[in-house]
Amino acid sequence: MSAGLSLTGLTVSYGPRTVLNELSVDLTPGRVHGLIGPNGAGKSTLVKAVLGLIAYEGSVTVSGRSLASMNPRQRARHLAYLAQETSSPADFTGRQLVEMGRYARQSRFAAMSSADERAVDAALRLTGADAWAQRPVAGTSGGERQLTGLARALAQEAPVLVLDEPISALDMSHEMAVLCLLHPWLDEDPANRLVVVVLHDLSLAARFCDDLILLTPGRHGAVIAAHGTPDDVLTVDLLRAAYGIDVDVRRSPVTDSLSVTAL
Ligand SMILES: Nc1ncnc2c1ncn2[C@@H]1O[C@H](COP(=O)(O)OP(=O)(O)OP(=O)(O)O)[C@@H](O)[C@H]1O
Repeated sequence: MSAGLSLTGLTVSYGPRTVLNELSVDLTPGRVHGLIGPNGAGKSTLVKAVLGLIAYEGSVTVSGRSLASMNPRQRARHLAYLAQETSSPADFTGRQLVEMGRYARQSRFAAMSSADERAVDAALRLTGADAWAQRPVAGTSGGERQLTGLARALAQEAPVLVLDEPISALDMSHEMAVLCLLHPWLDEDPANRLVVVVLHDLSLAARFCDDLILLTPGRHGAVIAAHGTPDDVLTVDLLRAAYGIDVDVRRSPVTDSLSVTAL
């Protein structure tokens, strides 16, 4: 049984169009796995397939268990998800939205337990979303909504955290705050936890991810063009082939990680 998250022959089509073509990859626990690639490559499609939100061929397993065999509550105990856009029922406060992250852990119709309250409090504090938790989500800013969505995913306390562009609406200080919490979160249970994070900023991906998966579109659907450490994946040749432009890749003396500049 393989620990972590494994995709085998994952194929997704929208109507007649194949978007992901037989992707196979093993994502090991204890690591932040960055999913990168150009717009339209299929990153969100991959994430949605893993979450069981869209139909796919092939298999997705967590700790050796097929996700297809799980009902939504079971799946939510294994995987927590931050979508690109956080939606919430009208008039829900931030706190109520985060409490929704606990549904898979509660018995049906039960009130929030003290463990639920603790998890919600901790997630709100960690993300800073406690500052607007009493206000309706609909009346908060895009960045605040994104942080509330992250808090909901963390409150779920699932070992696999899947974040689709979690910093797209954030200023640089909040970008840092979010990316800096990933490794400490993993380190609480490194044998079981892992993060999959979709990022467009390749320098931040190099700095905060242990491994990168570079997804590129192909004639018959996207393929994994490269998978490995940031040093393996962020090469001038691979990035030129993926994005169609020249880039400068150099090690930052400040962060000691690769910095990628589009030319
Ligand atoms: N519901 C859908 N129906 C049909 N085609 C879709 C659907 N959702 C996505 N696509 C197409 O599938 C391809 C992959 O889209 P996807 O959103 O997965 O890409 P992405 O890599 O996440 O892009 P981005 O970086 O722009 O968010 C795109 O060509 C997109 O137009």
